[in-house]
Amino acid sequence: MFLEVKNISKKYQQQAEKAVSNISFSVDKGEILAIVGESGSGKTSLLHIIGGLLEPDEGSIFLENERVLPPSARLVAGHPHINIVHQNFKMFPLFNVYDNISYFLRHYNIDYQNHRVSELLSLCKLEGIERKLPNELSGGQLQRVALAVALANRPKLLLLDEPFSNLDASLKLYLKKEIANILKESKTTAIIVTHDPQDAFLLADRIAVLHQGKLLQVDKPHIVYQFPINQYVAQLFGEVNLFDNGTAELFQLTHKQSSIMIRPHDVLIGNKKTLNAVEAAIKTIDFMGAFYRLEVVLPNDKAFIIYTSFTDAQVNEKICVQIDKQKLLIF
Ligand SMILES: Nc1ncnc2c1ncn2[C@@H]1O[C@H](COP(=O)(O)OP(=O)(O)OP(=O)(O)O)[C@@H](O)[C@H]1O
Repeated sequence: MFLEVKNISKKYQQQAEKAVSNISFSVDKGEILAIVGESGSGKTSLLHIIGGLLEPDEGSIFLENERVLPPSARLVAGHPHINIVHQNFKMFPLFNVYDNISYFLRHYNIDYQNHRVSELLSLCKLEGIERKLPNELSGGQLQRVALAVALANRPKLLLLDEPFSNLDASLKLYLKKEIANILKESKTTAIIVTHDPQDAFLLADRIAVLHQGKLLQVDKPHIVYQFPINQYVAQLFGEVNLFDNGTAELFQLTHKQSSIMIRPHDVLIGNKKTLNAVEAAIKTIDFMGAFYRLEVVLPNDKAFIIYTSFTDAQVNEKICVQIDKQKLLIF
């Protein structure tokens, strides 16, 4: 196994609860893993422990079967083959892009430095702006320089901490795909920490979900979305309609499970009463760009959310709501 995280726990002195609690998983060579969780779920602590920057209370990290020593066992914290890209990457303000990157290659001979910087400029699509100073760069360009710097010495493992937090939405989508391409092209194994599930869907081969320091699920993005392990994971990755007993009865769902849910895009709209359909009044219609979000009120006064690509219905109109039983999330 390329990277193994084994039984890692960490509690900060001032805190009552563990920040990271008995976490184990592994990462394959060349894989991109996203660690997703809300603020305070322990993502950064775990990332720093993996990188040898933070001391765990228990557990070990192995990179290619060699232990990544914790800070207490090293003269300088960190690991020579693991690089980390922080949220607030800062370039040297008086150095241009080229010199900022080559600085991290200063221990190599000048020919290799020039060769590697050219490679990185091409890989990270920075050609043409290599003579620009940091204050002349856009947020996306700055982020690509951060990546070029982090990849300069060909790390075995790259750790990225919320790499998109300082970017606006339009830039984010484009840059996420670019970063995924750069990591894949350079065959870099990476762990990306993010609180945004959309980052994880776009970038990751697998997603690890953290909640209150515990690892809830590690799986491929579509599995985490379609087969979440519990209600918390289901709700983290998008809106869901929860069936209470009354609502389940309305839709003639007989179940013994404790929770049944359905995603709003798996709720169907009919215009006349079809079998098992339930009549509901439209409360709100919001245009969301790629779809309309309807909030409807069921006969038992419960709200239900529906995503639909087209609607000519109006607020207060009645529609028939049907559910696709194959798409129910049952826990
Ligand atoms: N240096 C520290 N001293 C004490 N408690 C800390 C320290 N760093 C983190 N914590 C606590 O540990 C828990 C996990 O924090 P961590 O920063 O790892 O979470 P996170 O998921 O990365 O959060 P965010 O997304 O807000 O950065 C939180 O309760 C936090 O308050």
